[in-house]
Amino acid sequence: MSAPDTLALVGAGKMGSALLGGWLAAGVEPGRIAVHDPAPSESLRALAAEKGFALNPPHAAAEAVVLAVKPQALDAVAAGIASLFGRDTFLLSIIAGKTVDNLSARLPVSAILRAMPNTPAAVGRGVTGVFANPATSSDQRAKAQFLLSGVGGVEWVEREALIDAVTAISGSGPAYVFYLVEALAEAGRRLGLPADLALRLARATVEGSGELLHRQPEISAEILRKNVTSPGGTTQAALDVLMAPDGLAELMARAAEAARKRAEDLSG
Ligand SMILES: NC(=O)c1ccc[n+]([C@@H]2O[C@H](COP(=O)([O-])OP(=O)(O)OC[C@H]3O[C@@H](n4cnc5c(N)ncnc54)[C@H](OP(=O)(O)O)[C@@H]3O)[C@@H](O)[C@H]2O)c1
Ligand code: PRO
Repeated sequence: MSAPDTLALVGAGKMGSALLGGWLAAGVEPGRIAVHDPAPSESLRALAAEKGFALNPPHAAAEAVVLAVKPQALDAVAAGIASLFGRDTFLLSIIAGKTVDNLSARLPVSAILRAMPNTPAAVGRGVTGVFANPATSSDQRAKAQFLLSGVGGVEWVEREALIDAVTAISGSGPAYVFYLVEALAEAGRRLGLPADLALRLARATVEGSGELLHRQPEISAEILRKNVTSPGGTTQAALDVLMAPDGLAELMARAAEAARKRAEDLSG
């Protein structure tokens, strides 16, 4: 697996910057990278000066263009970046909802991959779902795999529509986990714990549970759950509520469907 010869990143916000950090950590030669962002942050300017990648250079065709702008900005951005595309350029878009058809209608490119990373990418612990359209070559797919694996695991899907499902599960998923911390802390507060203690307990519980999952990949979440649950004990009493027919599984399914539907609505 190798990096594209030349690489243009369009949009260096939260997710674009995380990807950029992954490429640099993976040893991509900074001279191959051009970053385009109209209002680069101070930290991005400092990183460019330190590492030596180009920040807002004149446009030149690149082997790979990575598009990491907001869906609502696509029309405005697309109008200004046609000159980044040459005859053999491939596009890797991480924009939620925007389909291959949306992208190819706006940009002079036919080889297109849609990827959906998530924010743990910032610490190299993300997971990305990716779809490649039939116009991509195996070499382009291998290069996309290289670019995405700099920030964590990579999972390929065969149908484009599944990217919206990936968005609903792992793309948006970190927010659900962070909200779990908030909700658990609030429950602790209602049980009489001081608010700051409740937050520390909830946060450490989610951190530690995630670490158990991470360090023991051979043990399922179900077994880890059962290890906490003494028959007739306190955890079982709580799980009877969470696992009721109208409990967390049903609520999570409704939440994920709302996210999937929103991704669908963002297309066009
Ligand atoms: N955040 C996530 O968890 C996540 C996960 C997976 C995928 N995504 C997708 O990733 C994309 C970016 O999300 P984000 O959270 O990284 O948003 P973000 O932090 O707002 O980053 C977008 C960046 O694009 C810049 N930009 C605006 N117009 C531009 C232009 N004409 N040329 C180049 N750059 C331009 C923005 O600059 P200004 O701020 O100055 O406008 C900003 O720095 C979205 O499409 C989202 O669906 C996000
Ligand atoms: N953040 C983006 C959104 O909320 C896409 C997945 C995570 O739309």
